[in-house]
Amino acid sequence: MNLALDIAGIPVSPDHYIGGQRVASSESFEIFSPIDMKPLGRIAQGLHAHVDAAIQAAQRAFPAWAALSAQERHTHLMRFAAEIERRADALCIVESNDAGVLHSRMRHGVAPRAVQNIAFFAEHALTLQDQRIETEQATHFVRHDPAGVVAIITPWNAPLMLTTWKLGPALAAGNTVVVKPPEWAPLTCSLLADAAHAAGLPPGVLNVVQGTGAVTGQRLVSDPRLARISFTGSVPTARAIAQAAGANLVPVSLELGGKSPFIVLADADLDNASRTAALMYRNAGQVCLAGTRLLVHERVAGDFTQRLREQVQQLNIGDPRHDATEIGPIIHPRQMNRIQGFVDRAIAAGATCLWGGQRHAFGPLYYQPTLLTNVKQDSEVVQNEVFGPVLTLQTFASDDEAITLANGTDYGLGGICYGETAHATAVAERVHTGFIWVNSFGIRDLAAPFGGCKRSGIGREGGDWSFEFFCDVKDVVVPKKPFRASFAHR
Ligand SMILES: NC(=O)c1ccc[n+]([C@@H]2O[C@H](COP(=O)([O-])OP(=O)(O)OC[C@H]3O[C@@H](n4cnc5c(N)ncnc54)[C@H](O)[C@@H]3O)[C@@H](O)[C@H]2O)c1
Ligand SMILES: O=C/C=C/C=C(\O)C(=O)O
Repeated sequence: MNLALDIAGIPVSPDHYIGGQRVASSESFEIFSPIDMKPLGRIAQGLHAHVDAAIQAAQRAFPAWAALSAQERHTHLMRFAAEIERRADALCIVESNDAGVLHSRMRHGVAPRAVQNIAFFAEHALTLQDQRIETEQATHFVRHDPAGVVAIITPWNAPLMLTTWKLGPALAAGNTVVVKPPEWAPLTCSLLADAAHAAGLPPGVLNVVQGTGAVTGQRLVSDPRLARISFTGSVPTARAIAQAAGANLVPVSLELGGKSPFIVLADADLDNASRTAALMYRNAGQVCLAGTRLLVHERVAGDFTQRLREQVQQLNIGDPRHDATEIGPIIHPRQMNRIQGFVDRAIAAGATCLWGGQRHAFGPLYYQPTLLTNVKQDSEVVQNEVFGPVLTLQTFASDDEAITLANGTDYGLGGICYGETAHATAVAERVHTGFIWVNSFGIRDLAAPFGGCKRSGIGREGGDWSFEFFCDVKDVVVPKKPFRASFAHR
């Protein structure tokens, strides 16, 4: 066991958590805070033996956990949720330091959501009991059986939120889990292991194996003992995971990137639309569901752009630990170079940069909110996810044209449509994405489906959809009249 890292006075274990115990590794990697690039410490690298031990621990824990009733697992998971809530302050401070997420957003949005992610699915699992289909011939008792050992792999932009969003239904369904946290922001997943331990979850029910994607992640998803793989992250990684899973025919759920359209119709309330558009710079644009392609009716484009400029000028960029800050850092120098590369190439290809386009003076990992116009639909910056504070703006002259532009990328995660409500709703219905907000943004309900079309993913999470994935759904058929075997009919 290694000494805990000290993150602003909060101890965080850098080790794995396997079978209810902390396990060190002979190899480690360094992490730093995107706030100021100061080192935070070294994290265990998950080697073959650690992945193997975690899967074995999860396999050993599975029969007893699966045999509990949904009500008994509910009791365990509500304790787990309570331990997460008890650690909310620590989780907020640690994720803010580790991933650069605004502390205020952690406090008001993410931490309560993490608790809710566990509690909601523990509750929802209770409603899955006793589903049945009655016919004249038989009763079909529909069971949601646990699938087995589940791998959960999450990205760095929202590690606490996205890990709990998968852990809740995976555990409530009766599976045991191996989590592989994101290597650029692994610390809150380590605190989740502490919470599980304090809540008395049986050893092996939740395991955390730290490590890089290429080594630990690849090893984990290649293991034929897995019953499910739930992944949120980028398209290239999803392809590697789907290939490894395909070799073993392990079902995968993939929540991937986006290039969501933000449509502003001529009859939109431009004040509201531009306020919401400024929100697309939140988390320095490192948000999968952000509407990064502004598609604005040509009649209102000038007015809208002027209002958005005023919004953007007021944004407070700086230290994410301070309450007044609205935009924090980019996660890593590599991500920073990627963003700058997209912007430079777009400008070289003829785009006009209306604002931003370069680093922000606050520090090495801060980037100015940026807007690019005169971009072609087939250009790199319109077709690819930047995952930084970079929006493009295109204009259209008709609803049909707006929809052609909106649907004209390989992504299909989300969308936003501003306009007179009936008009905006009609346009929204024609956009090919997994979800779309009309005159709003980010309204979520955990019972609603969440996920992407086209290259934005496979499957849906939320409510029943999470359980469809994490369960082996089984039909137990009991006839109502004595059954007489006959070759003449089935
Ligand atoms: N749709 C959603 O719900 C959603 C939410 C948040 C982020 N995202 C997407 O995530 C991406 C940004 O996150 P990222 O850069 O961390 O993504 P990423 O794909 O690089 O990494 C995600 C996770 O996969 C792991 N990984 C990498 N290679 C692996 C491999 N070969 N085998 C197994 N695991 C491997 C990483 O270690 C990390 O934990 C963006 O594309 C963003 O849109 C999607
Ligand atoms: O950046 C990604 C955010 C994903 C959000 C969700 O998965 C959610 O709100 O459930």
